[in-house]
Amino acid sequence: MASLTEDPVLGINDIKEAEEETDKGQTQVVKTEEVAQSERDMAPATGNSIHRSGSRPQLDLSKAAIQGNFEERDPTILLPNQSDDLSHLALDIGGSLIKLVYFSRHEDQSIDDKRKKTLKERLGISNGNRRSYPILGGRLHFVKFETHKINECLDFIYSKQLHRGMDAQIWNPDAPTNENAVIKATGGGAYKFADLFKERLGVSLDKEDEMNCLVSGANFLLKAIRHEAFTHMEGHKEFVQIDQNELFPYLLVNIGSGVSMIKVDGDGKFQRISGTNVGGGTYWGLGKLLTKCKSFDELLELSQLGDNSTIDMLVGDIYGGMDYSKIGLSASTIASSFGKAISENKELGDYSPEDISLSLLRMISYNIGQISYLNALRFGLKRIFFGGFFIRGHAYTMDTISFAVQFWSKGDAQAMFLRHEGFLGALGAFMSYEKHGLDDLMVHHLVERFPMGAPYTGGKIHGPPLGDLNEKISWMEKFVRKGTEITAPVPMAPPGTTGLGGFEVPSSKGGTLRSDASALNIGVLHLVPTLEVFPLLADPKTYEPNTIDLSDHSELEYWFTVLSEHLPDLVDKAVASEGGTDDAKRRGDAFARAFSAHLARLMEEPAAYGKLGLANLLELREECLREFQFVDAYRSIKQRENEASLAVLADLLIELDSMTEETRLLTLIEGVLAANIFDWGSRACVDLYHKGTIIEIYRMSRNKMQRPWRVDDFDVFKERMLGSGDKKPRPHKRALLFVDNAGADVILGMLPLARELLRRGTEVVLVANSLPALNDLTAMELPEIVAEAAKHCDILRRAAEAGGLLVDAMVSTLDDSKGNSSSVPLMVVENGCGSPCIDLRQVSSELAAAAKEADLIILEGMGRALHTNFNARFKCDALKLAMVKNQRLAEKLIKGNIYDCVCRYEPLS
Ligand SMILES: CC(C)(COP(=O)(O)O)[C@@H](O)C(=O)NCCC(=O)O
Ligand SMILES: [Mn+2]
Repeated sequence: MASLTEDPVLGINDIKEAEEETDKGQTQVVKTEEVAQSERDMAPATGNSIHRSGSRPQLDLSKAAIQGNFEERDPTILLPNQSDDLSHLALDIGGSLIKLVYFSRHEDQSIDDKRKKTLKERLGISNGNRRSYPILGGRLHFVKFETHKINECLDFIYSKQLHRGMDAQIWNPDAPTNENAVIKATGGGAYKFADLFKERLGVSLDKEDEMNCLVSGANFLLKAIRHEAFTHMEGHKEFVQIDQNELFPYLLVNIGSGVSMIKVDGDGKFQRISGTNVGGGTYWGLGKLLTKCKSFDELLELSQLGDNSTIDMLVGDIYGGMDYSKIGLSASTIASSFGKAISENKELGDYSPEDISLSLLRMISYNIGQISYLNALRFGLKRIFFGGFFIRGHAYTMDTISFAVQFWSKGDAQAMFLRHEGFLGALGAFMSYEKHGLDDLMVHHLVERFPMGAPYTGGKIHGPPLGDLNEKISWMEKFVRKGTEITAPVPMAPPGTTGLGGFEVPSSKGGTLRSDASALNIGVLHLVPTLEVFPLLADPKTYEPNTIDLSDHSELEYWFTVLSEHLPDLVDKAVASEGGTDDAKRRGDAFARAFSAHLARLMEEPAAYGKLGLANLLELREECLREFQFVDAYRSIKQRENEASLAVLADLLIELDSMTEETRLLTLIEGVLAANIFDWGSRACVDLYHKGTIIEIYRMSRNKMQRPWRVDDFDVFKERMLGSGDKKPRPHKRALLFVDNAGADVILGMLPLARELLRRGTEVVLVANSLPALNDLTAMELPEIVAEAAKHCDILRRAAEAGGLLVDAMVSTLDDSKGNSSSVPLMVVENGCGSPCIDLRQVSSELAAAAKEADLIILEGMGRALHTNFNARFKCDALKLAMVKNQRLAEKLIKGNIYDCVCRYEPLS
């Protein structure tokens, strides 16, 4: 039977909305003078887009004008030249909740410098053969409101000027407000509130079919977002990565007030095959009558403390405590929901609200699970995805549905859930805008971030548009730490929020509900269509970047402690890097609280943000730093070490040149391993730095380089490089060198190795981070270092010139380099990351282009060669070089000790 309403569900009282926004200066219109002032005071966050340069974009107040009535207390100020971010918005207005999906765009601010131009020519990257993405670079945000607080939703849209960012205007910020602006919307409210939207915002709602939206939203999520779908059995959550090519057909069960069951055969190909009127509305409606609960979440919370056997008639009640094993029913199976109430001489008040709630929840969830399975069976569908706000990440609900599907299908069918479960319709409406290119995005184009959200509490919108730095800081300052326990940690959101920065602890009980409630954690999706899968991965489908899987609790606990202990030192460095001002201290403190809160959250539920590996934790730390506008915490350390290393480079090169080829190659590899000791992310190394100068430590480290190393494939590598006997092997055509730390690591380790490869006729591409992370060098910093090094070395100079790294020097040295124009080039490319590790499923297009001609890759450092990619296989020769600067990792990974070295060579063979 068709359900009576299809609204994606459910009223919740006291919803605390939180939404995140890291970018500042994005609004074209700001509401008050104070806001404008606070905008001026606050520099915007930079780092979340890899395209951003280290400098902070400023709010462009030129031609600012008051719009509307000058007499108004809080007149709107129009910033016509503020074009940093513009938006798209789509809505799903259900009976109980309004879901918003909106997009904020970033201008591509990458510096198209001469180096990049030359590089693009060299690598054959031209814009001509690339698809142009209208939404290139931006973020997709998910927010919701209670429907009865629609005015707050309208205020929110207005404060962010989301209604202005439609088609024509998205490209022309100077355009006046469009009289005919249209917002895509689905759900019953798109009809009901059309006039209100016109009246308040001057926009028309373009109504999109709800089923259509649900399906296209689900298809998009399942194809484009990593770790979107998961199973949930007996409290255990497991992410399922679904192959795009094997996605269809599936059954989509949307549990709203009522329930729809849709068979999905492809994009735009679907059929509503069934439904049930016993859905979320039934649970909430009956629950409200029977328990006097005031909100859906309260009802859910009650269920967690309930015992349904006091009210349900179980098989055991009928069979005198026995199983009915002949037909496979255990004594605890519910024979009849609420069945006990018939025979007992009790009134409603004699049953506890907790028991009633649980009994209801089980009744409805089982029923939905069972009907869904029967429909899947009708059409031979193996996968069932459940969505809609009924589920809202509630573990027990998911377990119950999974149990029903498992039970009735005898394990043949699988229930799966979606992290963005409540936003299917809104996303689908968003997808219905034509030509924004979103439908073409692939899983590697989307980077999901979980930064600290600016608060949006109590369903109320006050003051400035959300997301400014001050807001974030003052919220972090409200955190209270009791011993090691954080009592108001961020993403432990109250139920019914988007999970982004809901700061209140759930009103009752804490403990049990927390993990359920917070399961709605969804981040902001950063859309970076320039990201690509690294083309040299042997098998991208099975590639797993993380070596250390943190779903093992003891492992998570260990790394949690390591990162927590490192925090005070990191904060000191970060604050110092910003001049040690009071503002920097405040931000430093907020950063520490924010990161600790994330860690605490993850300790409680490691899968909260998707599958968790060590690389994710390390990246999260960098993201948090950027969130609080620490652009480069190790800037001065990097500078100091670069200078010290450049000062001794010439001597090192002379020493190397005096060696035989064979000794030189060994010394070079030793040099890389030894210099990898300069790692400010390792506790043990930082302790060492207090005991000597850079050069002393470097010498000591080199002197300790005794072979065999713990992993030692040097001889095989040497043979490939130098051959054996009379056999002189062909040099590699192009080598990609993934470089790591500033100072000795790159300058005394990797650069001399690069020079050797160049000398042998191999083109070298130095691959460095797009954004700073710890003391890692960035692609922006490298050309200057190469230029300095080139002063001491002709090979480097000619190669750097050929690679376009010495653009300015080229003119002055043109005469000297006559006849050397055929020199093999040395190039620098950014990798697309801002982390000490690298996930090769998401690299810059620059790197992907450079990789196409490469036949050797060298991954250097613990982050890139051990924490990630240790087990990665490539379509070319690969050399992994690192010093292990952590005892536990050394034991676990190589059965060795701290400071042991890894030289792993994996020829293509
Ligand atoms: C963050 C790092 C991966 C950086 O190492 P690198 O890639 O620079 O060699 C490493 O410093 C690390 O794992 N540190 C945490 C462990 C510790 O302090 O022992
Ligand atoms: Mn590093």
